[in-house]
Parts: sequence; structure tokens; C-alpha cells
Amino acid sequence: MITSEIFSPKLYEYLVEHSTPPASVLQELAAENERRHPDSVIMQISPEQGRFMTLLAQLSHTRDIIEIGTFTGYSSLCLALGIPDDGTILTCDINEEWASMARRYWEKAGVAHKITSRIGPAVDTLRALPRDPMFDMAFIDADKQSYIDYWNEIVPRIRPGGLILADNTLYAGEVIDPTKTSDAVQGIRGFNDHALADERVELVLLSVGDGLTLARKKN
Ligand SMILES: C[S@@+](CC[C@H](N)C(=O)[O-])C[C@H]1O[C@@H](n2cnc3c(N)ncnc32)[C@H](O)[C@@H]1O
Repeated sequence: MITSEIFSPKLYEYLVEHSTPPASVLQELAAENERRHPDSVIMQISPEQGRFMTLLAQLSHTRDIIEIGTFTGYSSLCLALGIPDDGTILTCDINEEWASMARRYWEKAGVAHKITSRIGPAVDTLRALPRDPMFDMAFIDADKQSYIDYWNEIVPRIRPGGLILADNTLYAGEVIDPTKTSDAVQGIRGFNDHALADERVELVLLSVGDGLTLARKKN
């Protein structure tokens, strides 16, 4: 989990302590990640971002979601807890081992019936879907170089009024540091400009987690 550099560690701690804590099943999932995937757990969204996404799904009456980047299922579980019992999430990843851990926790939380996991390059999964508005929400959180490709495939498939969330859009502050030139940060910079220029949406870049862009497709 990467969090915003805008907050001092103390203020961040306060912010987390003054948000409703994650459900116990999410805490268990996070603890297993800390134990089994200490080098990769940084990829999991933060607890307050998870709560924000659950609330956002509830507030927007979202039913059908596409997620790009499952990892071990923390963010999909947060979203699944915010949609109705007949809601759906299609979540994409290339790593079957991580997805199988995710499925275990979705079962435990009683939301597995809402979630379909698709293994393979997400851009192929997206292109294989009908180009019809079929989702109320998208969450983009995979390889940063491909964010523009994901965006271009997702926007036509979002219903009018639907939401697109993109994670890590401040990239630990590297977006404004010209000495940082990794493919990932360049991917994020390109994406931030691309999404802002897209007249089909209105958006805000929030200082939630590592930067979370929230876009709404116009009616
Ligand atoms: C930041 S993690 C996702 C974290 C997850 N949303 C969470 O909160 O736990 C990014 C994920 O994207 C996956 N990924 C990387 N490249 C991909 C690709 N081309 N297609 C689909 N998934 C990909 C990785 O395997 C990894 O699990």
C-alpha cells in the first residue's frame, strides 16, 4: 500500500483511526498478504481507500464493475461489499496464484457469487467484451504503462453517469519530479493528461491513497 506524501505519518495514522475500520475479513486478507507476500503487499490499496471505494459504490448505486488488477482481491472485496447481491465484478489479472488467494477471501466474505476472475492480459480481456455500455464503474490498478489503453477500452463500456477510478495517479509524488523517468511514472503522466483532455468525462484527482482519479462519464 502506498499512501499520499501529503500527510505526515502521524496525521495519516489519525486519518485511518478516524475512518470506519475495514471488515474483519479484509483485515485477515491484509494480514495474510503481509505474511506471505511481504514484497508485493505494497500493491494492495490502503484501508481508507478501500472504505472510500465501498462507500462510493454504495452512494452511486453501482451494480456492475470492471476491475483491472486483482492482486489478492482486497480492492475487489471492498467493491463487492458496496454493491447489491445481484451486482457483478469482472476482475482481471495475469497471476493465477494471487487470484486463487483472492477467491478464498471472496468465499469467506460471502461475495464470491458477485465476482468473476479473468486471467490473461487485461487489454485482451477488455477487447473481447462487446463495445457496449455494460459497467457502472471501473477501477484501473494494473501496469501503469497500459493505463491509456485500459482507459480507451473502458470509456465506451461505461454507462452514462458511470464512474472510472484510476489508482496511483500521483505515483508517490514522482509525477512532478523530472528526474523520475521510469516507464511507470511516464505512463501515469501520459494517462493523467490523456484522461483530463477527454471531453466524455469530468474528473478530479484526489489525494486518496497514492492519488486516485475519479472520473464521471457525462450523460
Ligand atoms: C497494484 S496490483 C492490484 C492491487 C489490487 N487492486 C488490490 O488493491 O489488492 C496490480 C496487479 O496488476 C496485475 N497486472 C500487471 N500487468 C497486467 C496485465 N497486463 N493485465 C492484467 N493484470 C496485470 C499484477 O499481476 C498485479 O496483481
